[in-house]
Amino acid sequence: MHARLLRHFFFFFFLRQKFLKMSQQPLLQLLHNASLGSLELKEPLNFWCGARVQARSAGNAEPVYEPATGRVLCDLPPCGAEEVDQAVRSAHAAYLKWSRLSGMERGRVLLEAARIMRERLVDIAKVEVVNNGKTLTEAKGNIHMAVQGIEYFAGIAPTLAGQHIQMPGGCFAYTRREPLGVCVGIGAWNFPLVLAVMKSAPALACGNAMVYKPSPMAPITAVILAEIYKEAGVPDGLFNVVQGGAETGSLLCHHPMVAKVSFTGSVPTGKKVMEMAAKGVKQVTLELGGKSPLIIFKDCELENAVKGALMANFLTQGQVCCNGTRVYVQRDILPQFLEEVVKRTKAIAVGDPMLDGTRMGALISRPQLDKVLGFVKEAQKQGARVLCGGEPFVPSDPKLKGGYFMSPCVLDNCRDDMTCVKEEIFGPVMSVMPFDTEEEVLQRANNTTFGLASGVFTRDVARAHRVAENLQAGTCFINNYNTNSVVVPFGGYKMSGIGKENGQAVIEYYTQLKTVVVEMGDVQSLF
Ligand SMILES: NC(=O)c1ccc[n+]([C@@H]2O[C@H](COP(=O)([O-])OP(=O)(O)OC[C@H]3O[C@@H](n4cnc5c(N)ncnc54)[C@H](O)[C@@H]3O)[C@@H](O)[C@H]2O)c1
Ligand SMILES: CCCCC=O
Repeated sequence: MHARLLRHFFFFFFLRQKFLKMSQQPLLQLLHNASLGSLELKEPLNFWCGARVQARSAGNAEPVYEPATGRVLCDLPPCGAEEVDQAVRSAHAAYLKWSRLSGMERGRVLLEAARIMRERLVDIAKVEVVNNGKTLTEAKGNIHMAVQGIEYFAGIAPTLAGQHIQMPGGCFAYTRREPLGVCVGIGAWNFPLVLAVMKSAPALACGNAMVYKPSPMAPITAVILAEIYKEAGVPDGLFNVVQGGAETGSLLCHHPMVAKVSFTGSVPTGKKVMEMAAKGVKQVTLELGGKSPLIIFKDCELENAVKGALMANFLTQGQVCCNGTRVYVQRDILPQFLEEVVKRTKAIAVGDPMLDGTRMGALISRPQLDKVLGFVKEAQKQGARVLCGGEPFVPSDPKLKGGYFMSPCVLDNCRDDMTCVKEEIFGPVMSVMPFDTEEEVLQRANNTTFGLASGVFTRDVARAHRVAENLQAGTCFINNYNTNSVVVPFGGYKMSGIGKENGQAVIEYYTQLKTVVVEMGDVQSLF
């Protein structure tokens, strides 16, 4: 009897050890070699105090879908007030340690994180494909960009410095660039890992801690990032992930220990975030939507302009904030432009995003697909002509039959007052319009409440810079499009946002400047 009990004890002890080991395994190891139609997610996707944490209640859990198959990947319970508080407090404790390190020490840890991420680039990219639906080719590029972002800000960390300012009588002042404290990052679903890195890498480089809330539609890779930071040596709690939607986001924005909110998403949500942050006088960065103009003059290199228009509209199934979706083409070259752009759009290989040859994967969700197809229908009703695409697409592979695919669409006969030209569609739909003069097209291009990006194709150097100067947008691409880089500031004008991400400019948004004034003589008192 005694021996049997012992055997039982050892058996259960062994099982328990095995289970504990499993739950401590890095998420990426569990997802190693992720493939479409098979990935199962049982591990918790929250992360604070240096570990993955199960949400307290499974109530209100929302399904997370695999866009290429329509399969449910997992149910995601949102974090409530208690969990948000735990994550913020864990971030604050880590911030107190991390902010005391020198920039060089912080940079070294970030470089190690970049090294680890590069080593696992393909595996992470596959997870991004499973969760987002974009092609593996693009996802690999995205993860490469994330690696570069961490490297770039690792390099910036030791360079953070203040100023020495001379004052009368040998007195002087100096400024110190200090971190803000606990920063909240709230992300959209179109570039899940890139957005988490674009916010966390500069925040951490500047000595802050971060609580990040990914979009509930693409929640996985942020946790992988958290595990990489931990493995690289950041203190437990420095980078945390809380899952959930609007309610969880709003709890984060209202938390009294949060110093700043960096938000990426739509204009309506951005306004709400700004209002919530205002209540606590918290700083905000808002990276919002756009409806960017791309202006193609008749003196352009036509083949480049066509390729540029495709790059401006069809990456990530058209779900890119800075896309140049209002394509203005000078009337004289409109027929040649349309012929070439339609030929190349029809040739875009839509389908299995994991295959090397695929150039367009699945949209993020069924409602998003329906919304985009609805925009095409509405455009037709308003007089636009569909030159190609704009239809649901069903791949031949039975595994992908439930996926959210559509054929990329080019619309001709568009006018500035049409819905497809005024509103952000966030799908693979290009609206093309003719123009005659530079003055006219600038006026039309700027006639929008958005101001995220813009582009111009011309061989005339003076015109290119004149147009760039006169376009009311945070970025202007000359003779290319969507050539964003981590070393270049990015952010919107007008309702497309406040603040910058990437480049050195972002330092301004994750630090505060303290002025120290030093008297070298006696106090001259008036009293
Ligand atoms: N400018 C940029 O850098 C950039 C980059 C990517 C996407 N975007 C924009 O994002 C939009 C698409 O993303 P989306 O559909 O996820 O946007 P969204 O505004 O619906 O959601 C963005 C994030 O905000 C959260 N959220 C929703 N309601 C909230 C609330 N009340 N309080 C706090 N958080 C809340 C969501 O859960 C999500 O994490 C597009 O408009 C696109 O242009 C902008
Ligand atoms: C990667 C930069 C963000 C692009 C917008 O969707």
